[in-house]
Parts: sequence; structure tokens; C-alpha cells
Amino acid sequence: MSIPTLTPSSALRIHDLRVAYDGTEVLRGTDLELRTGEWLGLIGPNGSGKSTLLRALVGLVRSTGSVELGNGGPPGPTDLSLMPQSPELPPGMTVVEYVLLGRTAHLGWLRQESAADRRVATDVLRRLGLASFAGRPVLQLSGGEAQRVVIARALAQQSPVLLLDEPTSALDVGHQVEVLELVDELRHEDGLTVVAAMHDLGIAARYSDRLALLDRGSLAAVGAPCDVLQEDLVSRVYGHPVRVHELDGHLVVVPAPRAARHTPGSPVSLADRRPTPTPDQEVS
Ligand SMILES: Nc1ncnc2c1ncn2[C@@H]1O[C@H](COP(=O)(O)OP(=O)(O)OP(=O)(O)O)[C@@H](O)[C@H]1O
Repeated sequence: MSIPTLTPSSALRIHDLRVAYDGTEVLRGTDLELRTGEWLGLIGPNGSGKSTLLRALVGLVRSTGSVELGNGGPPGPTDLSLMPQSPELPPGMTVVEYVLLGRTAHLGWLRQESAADRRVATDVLRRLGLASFAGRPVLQLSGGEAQRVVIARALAQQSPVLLLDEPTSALDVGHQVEVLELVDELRHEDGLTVVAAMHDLGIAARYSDRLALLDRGSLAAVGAPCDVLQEDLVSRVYGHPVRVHELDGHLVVVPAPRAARHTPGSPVSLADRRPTPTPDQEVS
């Protein structure tokens, strides 16, 4: 695979990134270049390598290949911020203390948060509608509240590149839109670059400039959502037929029946005519 050219507006260049667990390669030679301010949606079935790719970018798993910032150097501790899929919430910590952990990489040698760090944390909490939760123990939050607090911690890091691993999986539709709109606002206002692994293909298409589709550790397609969300490609990669529709100008992906068992007017198969067995006729 050819090396993508690093343009001056690149936020990140990933070249030949590979990860193996116990000798089995689960991420195979990934090449991607992210433009500054771009939103890249990472999609693919369970186990296709989305989290592994995000974790490799921040050095949480051992990888080979290279990850470079736009200036050609390796990312430092404040350059990439990852919101993990299932973070552990520390017992005994309040919401604001947890969000302040996002400032860790910015702390000076005294390791003390400044008033400016606390301002960032409270501002992020306010923007996510979590101000009233600041003093609550993190372990007492609902799943959706906890997910927003974890996003708040990632945003408090104020990194130019934000990596989100299924950021809205626990959120109701209202909070889903609220969180994604806030991230979108930040990227337009501050030039934030976003990589978000998402299972809802319609939502991914709605917010992403480009989608990267992973299939068993390899990139099957990268491009504009309408080019990647092709019925035959998505059906093949996900192993289930899908239909892609356009609704109010947005793409919607819905599962299709694997094969119609019976439609009115069509011949009924023998299997369909067979009477349902009574309990004593059940075969083991
Ligand atoms: N720590 C680990 N040790 C061994 N194998 C792992 C480990 N973490 C992930 N894997 C394997 O690597 C592959 C990719 O997993 P990964 O979590 O990156 O997939 P994913 O696309 O994020 O999946 P999902 O959509 O289910 O979250 C899977 O086969 C998974 O079982």
C-alpha cells in the first residue's frame, strides 16, 4: 500500500499500523491520513479492530508502523485524547474530580491543578449539561450519565485530536444528539479533529466527513459516507443483508430480511406448511 502524502493541513498520518494479540494479527497494515478539523467515522462489525486501532493510536496497545502528527513528529501526551469504550470509574471520586483527570497531561511539576484547569473542567461539565452532577460520586451515575462524564473527561484534555470509542452507546436519542452536536461544534470552532468508532451507521454517516470501514482488521473502504455505505459492501462486511435509504437528506441503514420465507401470493415452502408440533411431538 502506498504511503499517503502528508499535506500541511494534516492532523495525523497513520502508516502501516499493525497490532497482534498473542501472535494473531488483529489490525493489518492500516494507512490513514486525517485532515485537521475532519470527523472520521470508524465503522465495522464487532471484533473488526475499531477499538484496537484507537488504542494503538494512544499507545495503549503495542503496535508497529507509525503515527505522526501534521508536523511530522510523534504525538505527545496532550495531542490525542481517547474516550475509551468501557472505562473503569474509580470508587470514591466525584464527577468533577474525575473530569479533572483529563487535565493530568497538562499539569506542571507540582502536579497540582490550577484555577484554569478547574475552569476547563467546570466549563465542559456545563456544556454537557452536567453542572449539577459535579459533586456526585461517579459510581452513583446511571450508564448514560457516566458515559457523558467520560466524554467530559476526554474533552477536558483539550487535545487537538479526539478519539471516541462508541461515545453514545448508552445514551438516549436526545443526549446522543446533544453530545455529538457539542463535539461537532468544538470541531468547527476550534478545529478539533475527531475519530469516532460507532455502530449506528446512519449516525456515523450524519456526522462524519469520511467513513473508514474495517473488516477483520483491514480497511475495506475509506471515503464519503454515500460511497462507503453501499448495500452490497456493507452486507458483505457485516454478513447480513442491509438496505440503505435516504430520509430527510440523511442515510439510514436498516437490516433486510435474510430471505423472505413467504410473501403473499408466493408459493409456500413445505417447511412453512408443516404444522407446529405439540409439546409431546417435539424432537430433541
Ligand atoms: N487484549 C486482547 N487480547 C486478545 N485479543 C484481543 C484483545 N483485545 C481485543 N482482542 C481481539 O482483537 C479483535 C479486535 O477487537 P476490537 O475490540 O478492536 O474490535 P472492535 O471492532 O472494537 O469490536 P466491538 O465493535 O465489539 O467493540 C477481536 O477479535 C478481539 O477479540
